[in-house]
Amino acid sequence: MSVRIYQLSKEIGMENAELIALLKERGYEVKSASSTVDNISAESLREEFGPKPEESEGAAPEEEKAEAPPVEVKIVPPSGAIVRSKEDIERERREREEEEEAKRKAEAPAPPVPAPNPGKTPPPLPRSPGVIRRTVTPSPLSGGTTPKVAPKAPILRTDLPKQEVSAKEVAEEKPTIAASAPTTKSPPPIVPPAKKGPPPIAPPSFSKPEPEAAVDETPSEEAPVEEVESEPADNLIPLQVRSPIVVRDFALQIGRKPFQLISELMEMSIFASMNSSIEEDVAQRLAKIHGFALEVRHRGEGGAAGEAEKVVEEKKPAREMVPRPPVVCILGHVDHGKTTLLDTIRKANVVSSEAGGITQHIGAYQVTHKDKLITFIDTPGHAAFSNMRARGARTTDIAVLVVAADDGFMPQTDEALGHARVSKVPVVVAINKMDAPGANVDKVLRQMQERDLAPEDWGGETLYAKVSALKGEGIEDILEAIVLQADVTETIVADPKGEVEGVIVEAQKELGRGSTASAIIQQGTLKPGMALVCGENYCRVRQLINDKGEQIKEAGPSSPVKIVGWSGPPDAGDFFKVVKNEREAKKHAEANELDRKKLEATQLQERGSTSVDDLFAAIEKTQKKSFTVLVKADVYGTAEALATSLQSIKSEKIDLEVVDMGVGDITRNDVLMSSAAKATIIGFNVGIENGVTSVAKHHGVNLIQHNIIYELITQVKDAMTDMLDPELRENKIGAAEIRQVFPVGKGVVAGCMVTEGRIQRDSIARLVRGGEVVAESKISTLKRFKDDVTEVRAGYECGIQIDGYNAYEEKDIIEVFEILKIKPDL
Ligand SMILES: Nc1nc2c(ncn2[C@@H]2O[C@H](COP(=O)(O)OP(=O)(O)OP(=O)(O)O)[C@@H](O)[C@H]2O)c(=O)[nH]1
Repeated sequence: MSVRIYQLSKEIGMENAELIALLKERGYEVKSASSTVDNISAESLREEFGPKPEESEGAAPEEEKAEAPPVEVKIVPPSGAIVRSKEDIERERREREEEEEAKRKAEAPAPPVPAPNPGKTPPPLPRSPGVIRRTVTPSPLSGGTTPKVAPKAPILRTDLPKQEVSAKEVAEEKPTIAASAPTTKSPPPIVPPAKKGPPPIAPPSFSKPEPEAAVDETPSEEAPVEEVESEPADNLIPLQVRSPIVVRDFALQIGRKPFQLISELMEMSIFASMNSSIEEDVAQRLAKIHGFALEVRHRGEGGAAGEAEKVVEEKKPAREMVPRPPVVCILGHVDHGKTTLLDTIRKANVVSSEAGGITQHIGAYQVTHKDKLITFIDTPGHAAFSNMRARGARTTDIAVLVVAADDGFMPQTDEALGHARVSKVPVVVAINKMDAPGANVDKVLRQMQERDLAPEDWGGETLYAKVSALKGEGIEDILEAIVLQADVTETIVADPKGEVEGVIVEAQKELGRGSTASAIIQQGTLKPGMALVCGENYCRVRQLINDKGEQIKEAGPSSPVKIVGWSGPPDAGDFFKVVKNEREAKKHAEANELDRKKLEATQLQERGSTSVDDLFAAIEKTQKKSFTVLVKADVYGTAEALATSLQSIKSEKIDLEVVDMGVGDITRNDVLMSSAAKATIIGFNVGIENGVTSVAKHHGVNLIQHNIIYELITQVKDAMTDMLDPELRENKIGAAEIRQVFPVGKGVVAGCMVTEGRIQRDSIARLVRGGEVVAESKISTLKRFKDDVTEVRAGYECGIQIDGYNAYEEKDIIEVFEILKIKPDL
């Protein structure tokens, strides 16, 4: 059994942060207030800091104490809780390293000689002093030297505070734990796949600590997964990078080209651009695949991730992190009420806020709950927006997963949960539509449990609230849950005085303002006049506008803000940073553009070289039809997401090509451009300027417009299908048997009885004799007695002539078919 820190802190009347600090000081590895400590430790803390037993009314604490003396639970670590001290973890890590080292030596008597790869790109980062330091770093708690003594037998020490006893004893009891857990195994050595591209794997040259005979060799059962995963295997090359990890830079660091890395990310369902930043664990996985053991250095930490950067870093003052408002995104399945919830929260807040102004759509907004600010990202919800959503989840601190109580978890709910998990974003669940007739909370709670999102009142850690976004009920509860989650999430901090960094939420071109971008500030405080660079765009901040449409003088961490003054609309999800001045910003942006062009050239070259297979693929491609589109949407991020979604329409017969995309209503210019490119204009959430429809008609330009994304996609698919030649399919409509053959004039007529269906003039006829098709042509003459007719039904006699055929025989069968034109599949 275990107790969560925030529950405990309530019980003993201590702040979460205070208790966490105390536990850390005592050697507990606790991450946040939702981490847990074992009952014994909790009990000691209650004794130490909580109300004294005589003060408390009931006798329960005494009973508990009597039932659970420390010695009885010493070998049972609390499930899900991390109760080992740093010392223990450090020792276990060292032991694992030694065990692996020993195993490696035993298995490979003649270790491979590290050889530089003459052909391929060498890894950009050699081993650095920072890496050596990392590998042999002694435990911070051991006063500089790692303890080399075997653990003592467990003893009950009444002279020590109980939590210390518990932590140490749990560590000391490891052999027992390991023996009772046969699934325990030491992490296997990670061998990068023999893929082309990554550099050869040489054993690292840094020295390992000497094997220590006295040290307990038992592998750690309880080591957190992350610890095991981030452990560099001996054959991985150490690589240090700085956070944020930007795709373009990271690709080069692991010896890949950015576009290759982008495809690999896509395979992981992460849609990133060259300037996007990726999550640490994603980078870790990619690094491992390419043969590197990644160490991510965060700002303010030391390390060898680029000497130049290090020098600059050293000159910068250390960051002073303070709590900032959480950035929250709302995710969930289509129609589960994301937009309604966002609107209801926003409206509720506008009413209560002093400003009371009309909110502006800037892609994000802030609300206040009990004097605490929360920033919400206005993320669209359909799967088509998974691109933005994936980015949304990565830029946010907390994901609110909306689940309709009458529908439960659906595919996109799980997809959204996946995004949040990949990004390690904590999830708060909003069980919406509580007012709906089929609302079934228990089902949703069970589904949460099944997905490892155990609800808090079921003994789990997931906070949830029951809401009706439509009726505005439970809104305070969901805000409370968000604030509570934010309180227990340690990473929601920033340095308001630090260098400005932020992420673009969406961008657009606005009449009179030029290119503007809505962004969320992540670090520092943005002010007018500052120079920014974001990919190939740069900006001297002309104006800052908040979500209430007011011009503001500065925007601190977590603020949603519209930035006016960009050279062009940057990409949603891209990262921006401040530079010295506008000239510098322009220089950076131009260099980025040049990089992209070089990359594209390399890509083209690579495609140009190649095999017979590629040649056939190229020929096939030229035979494929192409559906060309120009995409217009209300905001740039949406246009981009829509383009991605359209391009992902799969067809073997037709390619979809986006010739251009833009924001705003469909204009005459768009039509002229589309006419030249033979493109169809796809408009999402935009209007058509006056008179443009007739210009489009005149130029034969097709317009497809809708405000519902899947309707739009369906219409595009239909338009693509219309371009394909229809499939022709035979449909048998009848048959007749020849009973007699009559000569008529120069020809012959088959006197028949219609045995099934109907016989129609001009339809396709097949003459079958003894099961074999003897002739195939169309019916040129069909007569009832002497009259020409168009159709004769089953049970009637008729005379038939098949075009170009005369050799009928009695008992021949004439089968008659119509040809149906079937709309092809894409
Ligand atoms: N009964 C009931 N209906 C709701 C509630 N919240 C939303 N709805 C309705 O559910 C439908 C979908 O709501 P949206 O807010 O558009 O859902 P969404 O998840 O944003 O949908 P997409 O944007 O299409 O992904 C609308 O008809 C809403 O009126 C609620 O609490 N109760």
